[in-house]
Amino acid sequence: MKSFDDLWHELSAKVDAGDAGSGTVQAVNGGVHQVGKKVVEEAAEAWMAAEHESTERAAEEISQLLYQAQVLMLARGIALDDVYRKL
Ligand SMILES: N=c1c2ncn([C@@H]3O[C@H](COP(=O)(O)OP(=O)(O)OP(=O)(O)O)[C@@H](O)[C@H]3O)c2ncn1[C@@H]1O[C@H](COP(=O)(O)O)[C@@H](O)[C@H]1O
Repeated sequence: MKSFDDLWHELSAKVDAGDAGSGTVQAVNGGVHQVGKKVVEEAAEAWMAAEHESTERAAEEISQLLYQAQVLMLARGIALDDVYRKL
């Protein structure tokens, strides 16, 4: 099982390495505007799944929302500690 921090370290390493096979690297290269739209899309899907679908489906959509939030941080150059300091 992958934790939030595990995912962050995996994605950061791929971005730092410029991993050409990584969808995350492609998304980050697309810029904040494109990633921001994905965050909004996944937020809406997470909401709808939580309200109308199974626990499993809601968890899946929330996982995609957390993933897209990390991609937005990477695209914007925001570190995990920058966010944790605000919690
Ligand atoms: N958790 C995720 C993850 N969640 C979503 N996505 C991608 O985000 C995109 C979401 O696009 P869509 O909204 O079109 O998704 P969808 O297939 O329509 O699904 P729904 O939202 O409709 O349910 C797809 O390309 C997914 O592959 C993810 N891509 C990667 N990860 C993690 O990131 C790691 C690194 O991935 P790469 O950078 O691709 O190597 C992987 O090992 C995974 O752990």
